[in-house]
Amino acid sequence: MSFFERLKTSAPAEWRAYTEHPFTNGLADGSLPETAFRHYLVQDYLFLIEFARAYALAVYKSPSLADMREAATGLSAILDVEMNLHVKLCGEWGLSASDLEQAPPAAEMLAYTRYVLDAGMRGDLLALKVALAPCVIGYAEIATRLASLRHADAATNAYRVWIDEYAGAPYQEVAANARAHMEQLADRYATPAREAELITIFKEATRLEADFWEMAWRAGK
Ligand SMILES: Cc1ncc(CN)c(N)n1
Repeated sequence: MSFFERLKTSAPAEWRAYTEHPFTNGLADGSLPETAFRHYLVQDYLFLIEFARAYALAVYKSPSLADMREAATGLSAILDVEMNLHVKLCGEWGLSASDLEQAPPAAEMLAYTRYVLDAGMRGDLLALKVALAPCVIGYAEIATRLASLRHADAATNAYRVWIDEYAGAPYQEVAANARAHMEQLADRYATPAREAELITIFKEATRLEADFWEMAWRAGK
């Protein structure tokens, strides 16, 4: 079993609560209230700014030049690609990039990003990549599932653009590379003695991902 599969099978309830959260199903069938999606996107923009810092930390924590390049590619995927989706979608509601940057941060966004940054500051590159895994690899898995659901109204679903972005080849490639790199790091640095510590980090980050959906889901009620 791969390292990532071992992480997932050590946190089945957390992984399910995250990847099958009602928010995701609301995206798939278009039933998600717009207020929930809007709250999510604004907080996610702030989240991505903090995650860009986490990738910059990964550059600093990189033992080799190849690790550094991989982290720099992840950083660029956030700053140069993923954030543009948020700016585009929020622009349709009249929100500018600077409006997004100035939005008050939600406790769930702060808790999650601080947890990941702290795991990376205290630990090595592998610990940081494990903390980042639910984010980057999880969204690829979620979007692939949502895209395969093929609801009858797929063509008119306002959230189709979000699903297509994360189910599309460029994001799937980013996630596949992140996964392959984490497997490589695990071969180099994961020992049986460390496995429990790494599983704890993965579980906690996954739980914080589910809390992030829940925060936005509540905003739609
Ligand atoms: C909260 C969250 N988790 C994951 C992703 C995908 N990079 C995201 N944009 N936002």
